[in-house]
Amino acid sequence: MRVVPVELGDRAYEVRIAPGLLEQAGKQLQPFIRGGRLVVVSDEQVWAAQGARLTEALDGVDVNPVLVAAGEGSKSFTVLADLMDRLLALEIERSEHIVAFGGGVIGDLTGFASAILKRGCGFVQVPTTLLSHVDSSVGGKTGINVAAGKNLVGAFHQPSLVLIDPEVLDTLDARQVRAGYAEIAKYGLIEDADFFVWLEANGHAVIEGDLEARCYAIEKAVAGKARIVAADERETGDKRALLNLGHTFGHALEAETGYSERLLHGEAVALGCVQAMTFSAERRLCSADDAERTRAHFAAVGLPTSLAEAGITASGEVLTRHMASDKKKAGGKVAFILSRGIGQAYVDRTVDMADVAAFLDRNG
Ligand SMILES: NC(=O)c1ccc[n+]([C@@H]2O[C@H](COP(=O)([O-])OP(=O)(O)OC[C@H]3O[C@@H](n4cnc5c(N)ncnc54)[C@H](O)[C@@H]3O)[C@@H](O)[C@H]2O)c1
Ligand SMILES: O=C(O)C(=O)C[C@@H](O)[C@H](O)[C@H](O)COP(=O)(O)O
Ligand SMILES: [Zn+2]
Repeated sequence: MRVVPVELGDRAYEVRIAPGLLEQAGKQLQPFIRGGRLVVVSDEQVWAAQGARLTEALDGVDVNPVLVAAGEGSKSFTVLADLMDRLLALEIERSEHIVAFGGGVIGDLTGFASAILKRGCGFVQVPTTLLSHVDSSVGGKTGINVAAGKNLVGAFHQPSLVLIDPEVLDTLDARQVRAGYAEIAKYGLIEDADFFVWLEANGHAVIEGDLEARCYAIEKAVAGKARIVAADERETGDKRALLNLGHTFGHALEAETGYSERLLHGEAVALGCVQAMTFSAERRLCSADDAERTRAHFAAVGLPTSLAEAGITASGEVLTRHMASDKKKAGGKVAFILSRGIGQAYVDRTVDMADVAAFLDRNG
Protein backbone atom coordinates (compact mmCIF):
# COMPACT_ATOMS: atom_id res chain seq x y z
CA MET A 1 0.00 0.00 0.00
CA ARG A 2 1.21 3.53 -0.79
CA VAL A 3 0.60 5.98 2.06
CA VAL A 4 0.79 9.75 1.62
CA PRO A 5 0.63 11.74 4.87
CA VAL A 6 -1.10 15.11 4.87
CA GLU A 7 0.85 16.97 7.55
CA LEU A 8 -1.64 19.30 9.21
CA GLY A 9 -0.83 19.09 12.92
CA ASP A 10 -3.89 18.03 14.87
CA ARG A 11 -5.82 17.65 11.59
CA ALA A 12 -3.20 15.39 9.97
CA TYR A 13 -4.42 12.32 8.10
CA GLU A 14 -3.29 9.65 5.69
CA VAL A 15 -4.15 9.03 2.06
CA ARG A 16 -3.93 5.27 1.51
CA ILE A 17 -3.68 4.03 -2.07
CA ALA A 18 -3.90 0.37 -3.12
CA PRO A 19 -5.74 -1.74 -5.66
CA GLY A 20 -8.31 -3.83 -3.79
CA LEU A 21 -8.37 -1.46 -0.80
CA LEU A 22 -12.18 -1.34 -0.94
CA GLU A 23 -12.30 -5.02 0.01
CA GLN A 24 -10.50 -4.03 3.21
CA ALA A 25 -13.07 -1.35 4.09
CA GLY A 26 -14.13 -3.27 7.21
CA LYS A 27 -10.63 -3.06 8.66
CA GLN A 28 -9.79 0.41 7.29
CA LEU A 29 -12.99 2.03 8.52
CA GLN A 30 -13.10 0.16 11.85
CA PRO A 31 -11.94 3.19 13.90
CA PHE A 32 -14.91 5.21 12.56
CA ILE A 33 -17.70 2.74 13.31
CA ARG A 34 -19.91 3.86 16.20
CA GLY A 35 -22.61 1.65 17.69
CA GLY A 36 -22.08 -0.85 14.89
CA ARG A 37 -23.11 1.51 12.09
CA LEU A 38 -21.68 3.72 9.35
CA VAL A 39 -23.55 6.42 7.45
CA VAL A 40 -22.44 6.52 3.81
CA VAL A 41 -23.34 9.38 1.45
CA SER A 42 -23.14 8.45 -2.22
CA ASP A 43 -24.88 9.12 -5.51
CA GLU A 44 -27.30 6.76 -7.22
CA GLN A 45 -24.91 5.90 -10.06
CA VAL A 46 -21.92 5.19 -7.80
CA TRP A 47 -24.06 3.15 -5.46
CA ALA A 48 -25.40 1.03 -8.34
CA ALA A 49 -21.88 0.48 -9.70
CA GLN A 50 -19.83 0.05 -6.51
CA GLY A 51 -22.17 0.02 -3.50
CA ALA A 52 -22.24 -3.77 -3.21
CA ARG A 53 -18.45 -3.95 -3.02
CA LEU A 54 -18.47 -1.53 -0.11
CA THR A 55 -21.34 -3.13 1.81
CA GLU A 56 -19.88 -6.65 1.33
CA ALA A 57 -16.56 -5.44 2.70
CA LEU A 58 -18.44 -3.96 5.66
CA ASP A 59 -20.06 -7.28 6.51
CA GLY A 60 -21.54 -7.11 10.02
CA VAL A 61 -21.73 -3.32 9.98
CA ASP A 62 -25.13 -1.60 9.75
CA VAL A 63 -24.49 0.50 6.61
CA ASN A 64 -26.93 3.41 6.23
CA PRO A 65 -26.67 4.68 2.63
CA VAL A 66 -27.96 8.18 1.95
CA LEU A 67 -28.14 8.69 -1.80
CA VAL A 68 -28.41 11.83 -3.92
CA ALA A 69 -28.78 12.20 -7.68
CA ALA A 70 -25.58 11.83 -9.71
CA GLY A 71 -24.02 14.95 -11.21
CA GLU A 72 -22.90 18.50 -10.52
CA GLY A 73 -26.51 19.59 -9.85
CA SER A 74 -26.26 17.91 -6.43
CA LYS A 75 -23.76 20.54 -5.29
CA SER A 76 -26.69 22.84 -4.47
CA PHE A 77 -28.49 24.36 -1.48
CA THR A 78 -31.59 22.29 -2.25
CA VAL A 79 -29.76 18.98 -2.19
CA LEU A 80 -27.68 20.05 0.81
CA ALA A 81 -30.80 20.98 2.81
CA ASP A 82 -32.45 17.67 1.99
CA LEU A 83 -29.24 15.78 2.84
CA MET A 84 -28.98 17.54 6.23
CA ASP A 85 -32.58 16.58 7.05
CA ARG A 86 -31.92 12.97 6.12
CA LEU A 87 -28.71 12.83 8.16
CA LEU A 88 -30.49 14.36 11.15
CA ALA A 89 -33.34 11.86 10.74
CA LEU A 90 -30.73 9.13 11.21
CA GLU A 91 -30.02 10.76 14.60
CA ILE A 92 -26.40 11.04 13.65
CA GLU A 93 -24.18 12.09 16.55
CA ARG A 94 -21.33 14.56 16.42
CA SER A 95 -18.85 11.84 17.35
CA GLU A 96 -19.76 9.86 14.21
CA HIS A 97 -17.89 9.97 10.91
CA ILE A 98 -19.77 10.18 7.63
CA VAL A 99 -18.30 8.31 4.67
CA ALA A 100 -18.25 10.20 1.34
CA PHE A 101 -18.37 7.46 -1.29
CA GLY A 102 -18.29 8.97 -4.77
CA GLY A 103 -16.61 11.51 -7.00
CA GLY A 104 -15.78 15.14 -6.33
CA VAL A 105 -19.46 16.10 -6.16
CA ILE A 106 -20.12 13.68 -3.30
CA GLY A 107 -16.85 14.61 -1.57
CA ASP A 108 -17.53 18.37 -1.75
CA LEU A 109 -21.19 18.01 -0.72
CA THR A 110 -20.64 15.49 2.09
CA GLY A 111 -17.59 17.33 3.35
CA PHE A 112 -19.61 20.53 3.61
CA ALA A 113 -22.55 18.74 5.25
CA SER A 114 -20.10 17.25 7.78
CA ALA A 115 -18.57 20.67 8.43
CA ILE A 116 -21.92 22.19 9.43
CA LEU A 117 -23.87 19.23 10.84
CA LYS A 118 -24.17 19.83 14.59
CA ARG A 119 -21.39 22.43 14.06
CA GLY A 120 -19.02 19.84 12.65
CA CYS A 121 -18.59 16.11 12.64
CA GLY A 122 -15.89 14.00 11.04
CA PHE A 123 -15.86 12.48 7.58
CA VAL A 124 -13.86 10.00 5.57
CA GLN A 125 -13.28 10.17 1.83
CA VAL A 126 -13.62 7.01 -0.25
CA PRO A 127 -13.32 8.59 -3.72
CA THR A 128 -14.50 6.76 -6.83
CA THR A 129 -13.41 8.89 -9.81
CA LEU A 130 -9.91 9.58 -11.10
CA LEU A 131 -10.50 13.28 -10.41
CA SER A 132 -11.44 12.62 -6.80
CA HIS A 133 -8.49 10.22 -6.38
CA VAL A 134 -5.92 12.78 -7.44
CA ASP A 135 -7.46 16.02 -6.27
CA SER A 136 -10.82 16.59 -4.59
CA SER A 137 -10.57 13.96 -1.80
CA VAL A 138 -7.43 15.62 -0.41
CA GLY A 139 -7.10 19.06 1.11
CA GLY A 140 -10.43 19.78 2.76
CA LYS A 141 -12.03 22.19 0.29
CA THR A 142 -15.75 21.45 0.55
CA GLY A 143 -18.78 23.30 -0.74
CA ILE A 144 -21.58 23.84 -3.22
CA ASN A 145 -22.31 26.00 -6.26
CA VAL A 146 -24.71 28.97 -6.09
CA ALA A 147 -26.22 31.30 -8.67
CA ALA A 148 -23.26 33.68 -8.37
CA GLY A 149 -20.73 30.99 -9.17
CA LYS A 150 -18.83 27.81 -8.54
CA ASN A 151 -17.98 26.65 -4.98
CA LEU A 152 -18.89 30.07 -3.56
CA VAL A 153 -20.43 28.61 -0.40
CA GLY A 154 -18.35 26.15 1.57
CA ALA A 155 -15.84 25.47 4.30
CA PHE A 156 -12.37 24.13 4.81
CA HIS A 157 -12.99 20.84 6.58
CA GLN A 158 -10.38 18.09 6.42
CA PRO A 159 -11.31 14.42 6.19
CA SER A 160 -9.90 12.04 8.82
CA LEU A 161 -8.77 9.48 6.24
CA VAL A 162 -8.76 9.03 2.45
CA LEU A 163 -9.01 5.52 0.98
CA ILE A 164 -8.15 5.22 -2.72
CA ASP A 165 -8.76 1.97 -4.56
CA PRO A 166 -7.93 2.51 -8.26
CA GLU A 167 -9.94 -0.62 -9.11
CA VAL A 168 -13.19 1.33 -8.51
CA LEU A 169 -12.37 3.14 -11.74
CA ASP A 170 -13.23 -0.04 -13.68
CA THR A 171 -16.87 1.08 -13.86
CA LEU A 172 -16.17 4.76 -14.59
CA ASP A 173 -16.78 5.83 -18.16
CA ALA A 174 -13.88 6.89 -20.38
CA ARG A 175 -14.95 10.55 -20.64
CA GLN A 176 -14.91 10.89 -16.84
CA VAL A 177 -11.48 9.23 -16.66
CA ARG A 178 -10.09 11.73 -19.18
CA ALA A 179 -11.63 14.63 -17.25
CA GLY A 180 -9.94 13.46 -14.07
CA TYR A 181 -6.65 13.15 -15.91
CA ALA A 182 -6.68 16.91 -16.50
CA GLU A 183 -6.14 17.52 -12.77
CA ILE A 184 -3.11 15.16 -12.85
CA ALA A 185 -1.55 16.99 -15.78
CA LYS A 186 -2.37 20.29 -14.03
CA TYR A 187 -0.13 19.23 -11.18
CA GLY A 188 2.82 18.65 -13.56
CA LEU A 189 2.20 22.05 -15.14
CA ILE A 190 2.20 23.74 -11.73
CA GLU A 191 5.47 22.59 -10.29
CA ASP A 192 6.82 19.34 -11.69
CA ALA A 193 8.18 19.57 -15.23
CA ASP A 194 9.72 16.06 -15.02
CA PHE A 195 6.34 14.61 -14.12
CA PHE A 196 4.79 16.41 -17.11
CA VAL A 197 7.44 14.77 -19.33
CA TRP A 198 6.53 11.40 -17.77
CA LEU A 199 2.86 12.10 -18.52
CA GLU A 200 3.64 12.97 -22.13
CA ALA A 201 5.06 9.44 -22.42
CA ASN A 202 2.68 7.58 -20.11
CA GLY A 203 -0.57 9.59 -20.04
CA HIS A 204 -2.30 7.15 -22.34
CA ALA A 205 -1.42 4.26 -20.02
CA VAL A 206 -2.88 6.17 -17.06
CA ILE A 207 -6.09 6.84 -18.97
CA GLU A 208 -6.40 3.37 -20.45
CA GLY A 209 -6.17 1.69 -17.05
CA ASP A 210 -2.60 0.42 -16.68
CA LEU A 211 -2.67 -0.13 -12.92
CA GLU A 212 1.01 0.51 -12.28
CA ALA A 213 0.95 3.78 -14.25
CA ARG A 214 -2.30 4.83 -12.57
CA CYS A 215 -1.01 4.16 -9.06
CA TYR A 216 2.21 6.06 -9.80
CA ALA A 217 0.33 9.07 -11.22
CA ILE A 218 -2.21 9.08 -8.38
CA GLU A 219 0.51 8.95 -5.73
CA LYS A 220 2.52 11.67 -7.46
CA ALA A 221 -0.45 14.06 -7.76
CA VAL A 222 -1.67 13.34 -4.21
CA ALA A 223 1.81 13.83 -2.74
CA GLY A 224 2.16 17.13 -4.62
CA LYS A 225 -1.23 18.32 -3.43
CA ALA A 226 -0.56 17.19 0.15
CA ARG A 227 2.68 19.20 0.19
CA ILE A 228 0.95 22.34 -1.07
CA VAL A 229 -2.01 21.96 1.31
CA ALA A 230 0.32 21.43 4.28
CA ALA A 231 2.12 24.65 3.37
CA ASP A 232 -1.02 26.79 2.91
CA GLU A 233 -4.10 24.94 4.13
CA ARG A 234 -6.56 27.82 3.81
CA GLU A 235 -5.12 29.48 0.71
CA THR A 236 -4.07 32.53 2.69
CA GLY A 237 -0.77 32.82 0.83
CA ASP A 238 -0.01 32.29 -2.83
CA LYS A 239 0.96 28.62 -2.48
CA ARG A 240 -2.39 26.82 -2.50
CA ALA A 241 -3.78 29.22 -5.11
CA LEU A 242 -1.43 27.49 -7.58
CA LEU A 243 -3.80 24.49 -7.47
CA ASN A 244 -6.24 26.83 -9.21
CA LEU A 245 -4.20 26.76 -12.44
CA GLY A 246 -6.75 26.63 -15.27
CA HIS A 247 -9.64 27.23 -12.88
CA THR A 248 -10.22 30.99 -13.28
CA PHE A 249 -10.83 30.30 -16.96
CA GLY A 250 -12.35 26.86 -16.28
CA HIS A 251 -14.94 27.93 -13.70
CA ALA A 252 -16.12 30.69 -16.07
CA LEU A 253 -16.62 28.06 -18.77
CA GLU A 254 -18.54 25.82 -16.36
CA ALA A 255 -20.76 28.76 -15.40
CA GLU A 256 -21.34 29.57 -19.07
CA THR A 257 -22.40 25.96 -19.76
CA GLY A 258 -24.66 25.92 -16.68
CA TYR A 259 -22.58 23.33 -14.74
CA SER A 260 -24.02 20.78 -17.12
CA GLU A 261 -22.77 17.59 -18.74
CA ARG A 262 -21.83 19.74 -21.74
CA LEU A 263 -18.52 20.49 -20.04
CA LEU A 264 -17.24 18.45 -17.10
CA HIS A 265 -15.11 20.13 -14.44
CA GLY A 266 -11.96 18.32 -15.59
CA GLU A 267 -12.63 19.24 -19.22
CA ALA A 268 -13.03 22.88 -18.20
CA VAL A 269 -9.74 22.65 -16.30
CA ALA A 270 -7.95 21.20 -19.35
CA LEU A 271 -9.24 24.03 -21.52
CA GLY A 272 -8.46 26.53 -18.77
CA CYS A 273 -4.87 25.27 -18.46
CA VAL A 274 -4.38 25.66 -22.21
CA GLN A 275 -5.79 29.19 -21.98
CA ALA A 276 -3.59 30.09 -19.00
CA MET A 277 -0.47 28.80 -20.77
CA THR A 278 -1.37 30.47 -24.09
CA PHE A 279 -2.15 33.75 -22.35
CA SER A 280 1.21 33.48 -20.53
CA ALA A 281 2.98 32.84 -23.84
CA GLU A 282 1.29 35.85 -25.45
CA ARG A 283 2.61 37.99 -22.59
CA ARG A 284 6.06 36.42 -23.13
CA LEU A 285 6.05 34.99 -19.62
CA CYS A 286 6.60 31.45 -20.93
CA SER A 287 7.63 30.15 -24.34
CA ALA A 288 5.18 29.50 -27.15
CA ASP A 289 6.66 26.00 -27.20
CA ASP A 290 5.53 25.32 -23.60
CA ALA A 291 2.02 26.55 -24.40
CA GLU A 292 1.92 24.35 -27.50
CA ARG A 293 3.21 21.31 -25.59
CA THR A 294 0.37 21.80 -23.10
CA ARG A 295 -2.24 22.08 -25.85
CA ALA A 296 -0.82 19.13 -27.74
CA HIS A 297 -0.77 16.89 -24.68
CA PHE A 298 -4.38 17.60 -23.71
CA ALA A 299 -5.44 17.15 -27.33
CA ALA A 300 -3.51 13.86 -27.57
CA VAL A 301 -5.44 12.39 -24.64
CA GLY A 302 -8.78 13.56 -26.04
CA LEU A 303 -9.49 16.60 -23.87
CA PRO A 304 -10.95 19.84 -25.29
CA THR A 305 -8.41 22.57 -25.95
CA SER A 306 -10.46 25.31 -27.59
CA LEU A 307 -13.74 27.11 -26.93
CA ALA A 308 -14.99 26.09 -30.37
CA GLU A 309 -14.35 22.43 -29.61
CA ALA A 310 -16.32 22.77 -26.37
CA GLY A 311 -19.15 24.48 -28.29
CA ILE A 312 -18.73 27.76 -26.37
CA THR A 313 -19.51 30.85 -28.42
CA ALA A 314 -19.70 33.41 -25.58
CA SER A 315 -17.64 36.55 -26.01
CA GLY A 316 -14.58 37.36 -23.91
CA GLU A 317 -16.60 40.07 -22.19
CA VAL A 318 -19.27 37.57 -21.10
CA LEU A 319 -16.69 35.05 -19.90
CA THR A 320 -14.71 37.61 -17.90
CA ARG A 321 -17.96 38.70 -16.23
CA HIS A 322 -18.19 35.17 -14.74
CA MET A 323 -14.63 35.57 -13.47
CA ALA A 324 -15.60 38.61 -11.42
CA SER A 325 -16.99 36.34 -8.67
CA ASP A 326 -13.75 34.33 -8.41
CA LYS A 327 -12.67 33.70 -4.82
CA LYS A 328 -9.12 34.77 -5.63
CA LYS A 329 -10.32 38.34 -6.13
CA ALA A 330 -8.72 40.81 -3.70
CA GLY A 331 -8.96 44.59 -3.71
CA GLY A 332 -11.26 44.30 -6.71
CA LYS A 333 -8.63 42.49 -8.81
CA VAL A 334 -8.92 38.87 -9.94
CA ALA A 335 -5.70 36.91 -9.45
CA PHE A 336 -4.68 34.62 -12.32
CA ILE A 337 -2.43 31.59 -12.14
CA LEU A 338 0.01 32.15 -14.99
CA SER A 339 3.20 30.38 -15.97
CA ARG A 340 6.88 31.05 -16.54
CA GLY A 341 7.18 27.61 -18.13
CA ILE A 342 5.99 24.06 -17.62
CA GLY A 343 6.36 23.36 -13.88
CA GLN A 344 6.64 27.06 -13.04
CA ALA A 345 3.17 28.40 -12.29
CA TYR A 346 2.81 31.57 -10.25
CA VAL A 347 0.07 33.92 -9.04
CA ASP A 348 -0.26 37.14 -11.04
CA ARG A 349 -2.34 40.00 -9.61
CA THR A 350 -1.59 42.48 -12.36
CA VAL A 351 -3.82 41.13 -15.09
CA ASP A 352 -6.27 43.52 -16.70
CA MET A 353 -9.67 41.92 -17.37
CA ALA A 354 -9.96 43.77 -20.68
CA ASP A 355 -6.76 41.99 -21.81
CA VAL A 356 -8.25 38.64 -20.83
CA ALA A 357 -11.48 39.40 -22.69
CA ALA A 358 -9.57 40.41 -25.83
CA PHE A 359 -7.39 37.28 -25.52
CA LEU A 360 -10.48 35.06 -25.31
CA ASP A 361 -12.01 36.74 -28.36
CA ARG A 362 -8.78 36.09 -30.31
CA ASN A 363 -8.40 32.51 -29.06
CA GLY A 364 -11.86 31.02 -29.53
N1 LIG B 1 -12.59 19.96 -3.25
C1 LIG B 1 -11.64 19.99 -4.15
O1 LIG B 1 -10.46 20.21 -3.86
C2 LIG B 1 -11.99 19.72 -5.58
C3 LIG B 1 -10.97 19.45 -6.51
C4 LIG B 1 -11.31 19.18 -7.83
C5 LIG B 1 -12.65 19.13 -8.20
N2 LIG B 1 -13.61 19.37 -7.28
C6 LIG B 1 -15.03 19.27 -7.64
O2 LIG B 1 -15.29 17.92 -8.00
C7 LIG B 1 -16.43 17.89 -8.85
C8 LIG B 1 -16.17 16.96 -10.01
O3 LIG B 1 -15.93 15.66 -9.50
P1 LIG B 1 -15.94 14.38 -10.43
O4 LIG B 1 -15.26 14.68 -11.70
O5 LIG B 1 -15.46 13.26 -9.61
O6 LIG B 1 -17.48 14.25 -10.81
P2 LIG B 1 -18.73 13.50 -10.14
O7 LIG B 1 -18.61 13.37 -8.70
O8 LIG B 1 -19.93 14.18 -10.69
O9 LIG B 1 -18.63 12.05 -10.78
C9 LIG B 1 -18.74 11.93 -12.17
C10 LIG B 1 -19.80 10.93 -12.62
O10 LIG B 1 -19.28 9.61 -12.48
C11 LIG B 1 -20.16 8.78 -11.71
N3 LIG B 1 -19.27 7.87 -10.98
C12 LIG B 1 -18.41 8.22 -9.99
N4 LIG B 1 -17.65 7.16 -9.66
C13 LIG B 1 -18.05 6.12 -10.44
C14 LIG B 1 -17.63 4.78 -10.56
N5 LIG B 1 -16.59 4.31 -9.87
N6 LIG B 1 -18.28 4.00 -11.44
C15 LIG B 1 -19.30 4.50 -12.19
N7 LIG B 1 -19.72 5.77 -12.14
C16 LIG B 1 -19.10 6.58 -11.27
C17 LIG B 1 -20.96 9.73 -10.86
O11 LIG B 1 -22.19 9.15 -10.53
C18 LIG B 1 -21.09 10.94 -11.79
O12 LIG B 1 -22.17 10.73 -12.66
C19 LIG B 1 -16.66 19.31 -9.29
O13 LIG B 1 -17.79 19.82 -8.62
C20 LIG B 1 -15.43 20.04 -8.86
O14 LIG B 1 -15.68 21.38 -8.56
C21 LIG B 1 -13.31 19.65 -5.98
O1 LIG C 1 -7.61 22.15 -3.64
C1 LIG C 1 -7.47 23.26 -4.19
O2 LIG C 1 -7.02 24.24 -3.60
C2 LIG C 1 -7.85 23.42 -5.61
O3 LIG C 1 -7.87 24.54 -6.10
C3 LIG C 1 -8.21 22.21 -6.39
C4 LIG C 1 -9.12 22.48 -7.58
O4 LIG C 1 -8.86 21.45 -8.51
C5 LIG C 1 -10.61 22.40 -7.22
O5 LIG C 1 -11.38 22.43 -8.38
C6 LIG C 1 -11.09 23.43 -6.23
O6 LIG C 1 -12.38 23.14 -5.79
C7 LIG C 1 -11.12 24.81 -6.80
O7 LIG C 1 -11.09 25.67 -5.73
P1 LIG C 1 -11.90 27.01 -5.63
O8 LIG C 1 -11.40 27.59 -4.35
O9 LIG C 1 -11.55 27.81 -6.82
O10 LIG C 1 -13.34 26.65 -5.59
ZN1 LIG D 1 -10.40 21.40 -10.05
